[in-house]
Amino acid sequence: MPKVLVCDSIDSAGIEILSQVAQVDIKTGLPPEELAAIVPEYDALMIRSGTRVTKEIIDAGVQLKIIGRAGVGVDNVDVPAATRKGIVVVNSPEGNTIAAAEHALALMLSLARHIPDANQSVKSGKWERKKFVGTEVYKKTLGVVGLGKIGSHVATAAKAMGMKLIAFDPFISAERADRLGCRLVDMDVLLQEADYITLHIPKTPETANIINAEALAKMKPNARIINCARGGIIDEAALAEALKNGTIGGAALDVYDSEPLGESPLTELGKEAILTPHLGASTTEAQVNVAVDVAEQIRDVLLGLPARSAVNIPGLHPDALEQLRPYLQLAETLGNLVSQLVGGRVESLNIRLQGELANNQSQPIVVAALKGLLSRALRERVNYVNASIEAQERGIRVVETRDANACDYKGSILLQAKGQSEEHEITGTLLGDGEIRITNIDGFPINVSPNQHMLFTRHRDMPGIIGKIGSLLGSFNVNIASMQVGRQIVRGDAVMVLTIDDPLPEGILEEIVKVSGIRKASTVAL
Ligand SMILES: NC(=O)c1ccc[n+]([C@@H]2O[C@H](COP(=O)([O-])OP(=O)(O)OC[C@H]3O[C@@H](n4cnc5c(N)ncnc54)[C@H](O)[C@@H]3O)[C@@H](O)[C@H]2O)c1
Ligand SMILES: O=C(O)CC[C@@H](O)C(=O)O
Repeated sequence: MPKVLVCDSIDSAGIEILSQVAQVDIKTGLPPEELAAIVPEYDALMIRSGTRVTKEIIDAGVQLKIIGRAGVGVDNVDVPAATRKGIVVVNSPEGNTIAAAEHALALMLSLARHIPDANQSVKSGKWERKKFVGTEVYKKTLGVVGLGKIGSHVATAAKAMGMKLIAFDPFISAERADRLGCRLVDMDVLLQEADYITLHIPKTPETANIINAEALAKMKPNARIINCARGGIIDEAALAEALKNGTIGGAALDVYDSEPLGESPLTELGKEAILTPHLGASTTEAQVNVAVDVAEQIRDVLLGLPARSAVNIPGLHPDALEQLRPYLQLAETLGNLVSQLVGGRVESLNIRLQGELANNQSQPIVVAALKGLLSRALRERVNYVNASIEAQERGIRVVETRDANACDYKGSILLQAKGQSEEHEITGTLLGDGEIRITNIDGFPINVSPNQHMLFTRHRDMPGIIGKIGSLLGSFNVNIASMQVGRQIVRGDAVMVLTIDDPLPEGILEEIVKVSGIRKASTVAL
């Protein structure tokens, strides 16, 4: 049974899913050296924001197949190091969207109405109504930095509260901003015009310290800023200074450069600063969502299935993935078969998506075909994560083509592989029940269900040849499960595919090629 290590507190709904397929050990709050010491035993890690999965941990995790982040941000995982090792990294891109958006809104209203300090004051026996006079957010301008999933939800709710919306996000269209009732502006305009600024961007080299002393100086003196995204996108020292000297009116933070926050000039501030301990995703609903979402993906990967939200392999919407899943298996099988037909190193691979597949997202199918192609050489070392990198490093030229008019089947995949001395092509499709069929080999129509052990021949279409091969196999005690012949013209060339119950015994292939009329014979195993 595979083993999963859960390193942070995860909702029990996720643990139940994992327990169906794996031994689950829950060890939270492990120091890095202890995690590195036990990680070699595990096939999967499941984490939240509390655990850093560094290159050292990944290198030590010799059995790791998947790292699941129950949340959005994967900045606590060394994703490039995981990719190199063929480890899938998955997250839950939508499970805590609403929770994080609502926390940002709660912080904005808390700033406007001084809720935390007023609460503290009443609890200490005071009744300070004048001290906590607030301001309305109605008709104020909210500047949303990052109009993705969370930023959009915040914008929609703020619009309903009567706020004016401006947004900075260089990667979204003005039409999308328009639909949300936001005016897209550049960052300087947003800093100058907004009464409230809310940050909903990832931490990247471009966004690190995007709110620094210079940016704070451009804001209105009574403006307030909310960061419910990531620590490190606001320069904390500059912010503390700006709050102390009245450069801006207030700030509410949920995330910090270093967590837990510990000693910081921010903790010494008064009611102009509201601090929460990374609670954006901490709702019952969000924790169930992310735990189930990520546990299901870990389960799928441990069962050999693709993950729906892998950050280091082509992402697909779950519905699209469900529809494509059988075709991924088809592409992988064809890749494996064609590499065996070619024999040696494949120099180029042409992948043609035909029929209804021509209108589909091709990248996952290409990756699946490459995984199959490389699996003879790299075995289990190649997977959906590293197949493209491995193919690139081996200098395999990959070309994708599409033919929506190929209508023999609803959807089919043709692979053409060229090696140093051989070139082969193979086409396959799926039957109604999802069963794989090889429908063409090197231009010869055929109808074969791939089997663990197969014999392929190219021969002259002439009387007696099939009988001779059958007798030869019989004399070596090889049981034939099925036989298919494909030809283009009578008495021209033909291909034959035999599925057999066991691997071919040694020496028989040499005997087969001696049969008159046989041009080539090869064994293929899946
Ligand atoms: N506090 C929490 O507990 C909590 C919970 C969930 C998510 N988050 C964080 O919230 C952030 C947003 O999450 P999301 O799900 O909305 O992500 P998302 O990918 O849907 O949206 C991010 C948006 O930021 C934009 N963006 C990227 N770089 C930018 C830049 N340089 N300038 C302006 N815009 C830029 C993108 O175009 C995108 O629209 C992430 O950092 C995530 O980790 C925090
Ligand atoms: O694990 C958490 O609670 C925080 C999650 C949040 O920061 C995220 O990026 O999804």
